[in-house]
Amino acid sequence: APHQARTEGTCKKTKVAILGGGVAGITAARALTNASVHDFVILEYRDTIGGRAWHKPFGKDKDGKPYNIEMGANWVQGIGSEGGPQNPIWLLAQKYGLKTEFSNYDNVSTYNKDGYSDYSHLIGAYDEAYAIANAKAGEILTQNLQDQNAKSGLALAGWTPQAHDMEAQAVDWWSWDFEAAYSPIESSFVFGCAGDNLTFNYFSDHDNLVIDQRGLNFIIRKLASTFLHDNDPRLHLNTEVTNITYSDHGVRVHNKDGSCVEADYAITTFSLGVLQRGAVNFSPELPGWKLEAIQKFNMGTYTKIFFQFNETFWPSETQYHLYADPVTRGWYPIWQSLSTPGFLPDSNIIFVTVTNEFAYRVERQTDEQTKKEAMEVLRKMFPDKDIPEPTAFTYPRWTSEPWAYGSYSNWPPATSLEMHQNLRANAGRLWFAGEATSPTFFGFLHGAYFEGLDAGRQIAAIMQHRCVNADSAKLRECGPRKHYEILHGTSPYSDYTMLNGWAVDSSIDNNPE
Ligand SMILES: Cc1cc2nc3c(=O)[nH]c(=O)nc-3n(C[C@H](O)[C@H](O)[C@H](O)COP(=O)(O)OP(=O)(O)OC[C@H]3O[C@@H](n4cnc5c(N)ncnc54)[C@H](O)[C@@H]3O)c2cc1C
Repeated sequence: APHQARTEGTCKKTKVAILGGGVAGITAARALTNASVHDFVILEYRDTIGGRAWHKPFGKDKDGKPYNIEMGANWVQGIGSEGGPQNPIWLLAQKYGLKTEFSNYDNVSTYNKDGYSDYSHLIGAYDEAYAIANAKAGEILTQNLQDQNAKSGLALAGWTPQAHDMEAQAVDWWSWDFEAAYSPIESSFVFGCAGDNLTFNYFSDHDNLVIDQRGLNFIIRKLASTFLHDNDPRLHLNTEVTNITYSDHGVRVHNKDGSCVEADYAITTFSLGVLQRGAVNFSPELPGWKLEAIQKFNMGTYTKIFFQFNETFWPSETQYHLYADPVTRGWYPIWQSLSTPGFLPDSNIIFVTVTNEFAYRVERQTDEQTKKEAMEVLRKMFPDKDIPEPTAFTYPRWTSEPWAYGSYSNWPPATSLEMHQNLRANAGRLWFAGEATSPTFFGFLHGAYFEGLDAGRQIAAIMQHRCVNADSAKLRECGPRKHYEILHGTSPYSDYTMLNGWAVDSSIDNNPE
């Protein structure tokens, strides 16, 4: 087209265009650098790298200085064990001295509308059923049987929270939704359990909460600084990609500011929310198998609502406070104290987490409306206290953030690995990476980390006419990714390979320093 011919001359030329500067974008660039491909650019919407690892100043400390709190990713999850595989995010956290504290999920108190009420035995009952369910999910996966939803998987294992048993519903929320952002009804049984296993059994069942005042994204900025120098011209901040033209020969990327980049390959790391929303235009339109995959998976919203008070009126030694609302499941259910030894002691900060429809609800409400509802809950939980109004209050609106459109992805019931592979596979020279493209670690920082790394090294290998891990029959990845024009109902166990992203093998070097 004449228009294209005209703009072509002005496009910046590069070998690889990395679209997005979150964890996946940075590890993709890192992998290219390690493979001696230095001719790349990173195009990032915001004025900083880090993506969904995003902190903001909030409230104030004794000296009047604001705290930094995490709007997005907060934990390093499944940190790893001595001698076993290590979560690469945890390795970065250690390397760069990120301040974190062990998150103790056993340190939870339970409440209902009348205040403290000990129904913690229900947590034990869930855990017992979960162990049984988990083994069953493994059988379904390896024997190529039909997936279910997590609710039915848990029910068959003995966990049957009744509709009006609100304490059991609160425990159900705490045990499933708090991680998945979706209810057990809305979640894949097999891949919900697999995801949980792969992070918490493969690495370890320890989560550390990041309380570092430089923000969690400090480690991502540090990682980037190992190959990007100050004012590196390859990093384009404040650059919103609006249009991606792709083929088997190359990719052209147009940005809102009128600039464009022409590359041999591109990697989009945009969130599933951005893709679902059609916020970026693709020409030609993405193929049917890709569009179907984009709409098949779910983008959840996980919202932390922060309060600072002039005192810590809740038991400060307790990390988690679980509330069972008498009417509505998911109603301001989990309160997490930061004003606790090891975290931000004496900060008088506590936050409550809501997900999906409750997150959408608070996004539509004014801050004042939300504050009022949440304060009513606090007053029910602590009826003997005279609870003051908060001195600071804030929450993000993730579903409305034009660079994220949600928090993180989840697999719906009746999903197969092949369906997911279509989310992950390249379309011509356009590749896809990020949290959502990880079949093993979706929803996590380390999922994004591995996916960026993998796309970067696969592209470098293709450009250099070689295979990734050429010497290993098990880990070898040659050429572009596989997609499935026609999906089988379920995925045979032989699909669970490196090339389909099932990257869990203790022989993988998680941290190619
Ligand atoms: C509220 C919340 C809580 C979470 N909690 C945890 C947790 O405790 N532990 C954990 O491990 N994970 C957690 N996660 C998930 C974790 O944050 C993500 O998995 C990870 O940050 C995703 O990285 P990414 O590189 O795939 O995507 P992103 O970080 O979204 O990076 C994509 C980048 O693309 C940019 N972009 C988008 N659109 C455009 C455009 N049009 N043009 C140019 N650039 C664009 C974005 O600005 C962004 O920087 C949480 C996420 C949220 C939101």
